[in-house]
Amino acid sequence: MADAPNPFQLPNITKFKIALCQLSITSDKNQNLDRASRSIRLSVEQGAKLLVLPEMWNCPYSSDYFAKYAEDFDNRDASPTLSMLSEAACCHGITIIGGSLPEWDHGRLYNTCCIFGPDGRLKAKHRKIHLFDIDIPGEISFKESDTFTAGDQPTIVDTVGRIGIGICHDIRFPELAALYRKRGVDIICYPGAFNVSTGELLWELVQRARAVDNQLFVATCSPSRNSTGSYTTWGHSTLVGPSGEIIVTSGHEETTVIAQIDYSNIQLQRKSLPLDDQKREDIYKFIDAHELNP
Ligand SMILES: NC(=O)CC(=O)C(=O)O
Repeated sequence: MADAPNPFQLPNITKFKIALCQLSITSDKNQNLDRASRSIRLSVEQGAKLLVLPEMWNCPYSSDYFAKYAEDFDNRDASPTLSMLSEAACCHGITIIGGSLPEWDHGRLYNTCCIFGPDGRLKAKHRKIHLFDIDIPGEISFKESDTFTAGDQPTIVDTVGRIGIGICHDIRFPELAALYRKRGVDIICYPGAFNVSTGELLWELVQRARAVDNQLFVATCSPSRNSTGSYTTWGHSTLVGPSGEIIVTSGHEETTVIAQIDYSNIQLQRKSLPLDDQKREDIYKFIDAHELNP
């Protein structure tokens, strides 16, 4: 289903606008779809070529809702969310990193990000690899693995540059970002829904860390704070540049964040600070398992 990434392809576009659609999520799926559609339209009017939606935007982020709101992506007649995304991408000629949605596949549930190209075709599907299980007594207890099955593939798409995908908790794992870096990714997009406890402490930190370690762009998109249910999201959708600088960030309210990306900053940063040349592969080595089993 996913296009095979070409590691030697240069970005076909180096400067463009990205939109982070920080949506307010309700328990009414149709309303969520309408809101997303409106935010996509607004982003396009402001010139965005790449759009990122939040983690779980057609459904409240709650284990009680995931199965009820899930769609079978292979049956488009039964997947109003995918139909809307595909139509929007095609009609506006843009790339949509479709946040994440609960996906049914052969009796299993996945937390899945669908990526649509400007022709409206599904370019790839990323199933959240690291499920979010957390227990901080008195603060937050959540266990995605009670409901979801974990994905087992990294996901790279070539559209406006080379894009790596992760979903929320995936951002905590530097190995995934390093793998994307090694395969020539320009930007990693992480739809996410950090909660208020971990959000305040870690959200900005992990984004900047993944960007600066790998000298690439990192974009995140979260639902806004007023999500339905017991889980309170942090918000603060953000774009970070290749030297770890915050280019733009939002508060916790519903909003559409637009920012300019210039991929030439990646080369500038890597020229000034050539980390790849300075790596001591004689002491340590990053191994991409796909290279071991080509
Ligand atoms: N949805 C998530 O994966 C949430 C997360 O990682 C967090 O810290 O909150």
